[in-house]
Amino acid sequence: MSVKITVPATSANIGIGYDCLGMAVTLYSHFTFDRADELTITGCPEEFQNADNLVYQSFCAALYHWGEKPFPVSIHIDSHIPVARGLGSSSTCTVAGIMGAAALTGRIVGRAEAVSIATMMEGHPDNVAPAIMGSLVCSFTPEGELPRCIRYEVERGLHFVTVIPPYEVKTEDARKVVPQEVSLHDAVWQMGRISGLTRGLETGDAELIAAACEDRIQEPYRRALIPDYDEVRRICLQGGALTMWISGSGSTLMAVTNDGLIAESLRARIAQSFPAFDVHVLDCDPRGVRIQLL
Ligand SMILES: Nc1ncnc2c1ncn2[C@@H]1O[C@H](COP(=O)(O)OP(=O)(O)O)[C@@H](O)[C@H]1O
Ligand SMILES: N[C@@H](CCOP(=O)(O)O)C(=O)O
Repeated sequence: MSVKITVPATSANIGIGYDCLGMAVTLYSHFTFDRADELTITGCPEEFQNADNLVYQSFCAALYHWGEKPFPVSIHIDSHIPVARGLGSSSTCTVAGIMGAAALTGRIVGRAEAVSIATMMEGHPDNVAPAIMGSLVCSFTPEGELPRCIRYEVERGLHFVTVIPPYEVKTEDARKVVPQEVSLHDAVWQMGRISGLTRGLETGDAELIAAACEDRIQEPYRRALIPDYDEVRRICLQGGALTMWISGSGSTLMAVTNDGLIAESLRARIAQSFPAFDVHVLDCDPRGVRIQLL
């Protein structure tokens, strides 16, 4: 029996919600698992075709977590999510490993358990929670407890113009430029806006989305890691986007509009100015991870 796990890309932070907000979008990676005589991994760059592969590591960690011994598998990866661009490729691997292990051993896993195992592996829940649950998720972890996830529906008329530069930004490097302390004034600034932005995305309130999405914690520092940030932002906002944020830790930039024609026009305009970039118009994925038996 083969098992196919499909995991959506995620845009963590949504600008204002550093390490706590994230949204699943309609770009996917597919992972097919089979029991095998020895470990084989295909479909990904050669550097990942070994036992250190994050999917396999997550597969083994999940089995250990359930008190089971790892066993050899073949894993085939068909990913449409670029690596180290801020679209949660590492989370797709983590989530796929857990769900592949569960499916091959006939285990039923609920969202809370999957998010909790995946958060232990990833360190923060903002990508893995929406990758598992779909939609927009705000998460936090009370001291010594499991992560709590609040899931919001996202207005179906919102479109996300996703601008993917040809260069990487490693999450590890992008975390180093974020200051460890914020002022009380900036903390208050963020709190009001995170509430405003989640409500804006839920209701499609364009004015609220535009007003609330202005981050002071990470974006002012990380924009310097993305040489084309200013120009892409200028094109998007002048072209009628409601706002634009750095997706995860970058380098992807994501602009929001409630007008499908503006989304398409922005995609074409950016593709013309930046021919080496990939540009997609994505929607919010409301479902999260899927499991198929083949
Ligand atoms: N197909 C894959 N197989 C194994 N590991 C992968 C794969 N895709 C991504 N990764 C892991 O995820 C890392 C990228 O994660 P990160 O820098 O957090 O960026 P992002 O998650 O935004 O793409 C890679 O360096 C690699 O370790
Ligand atoms: N909250 C994290 C999210 C990193 O997401 P990724 O998709 O870039 O791995 C951060 O901002 O560092």
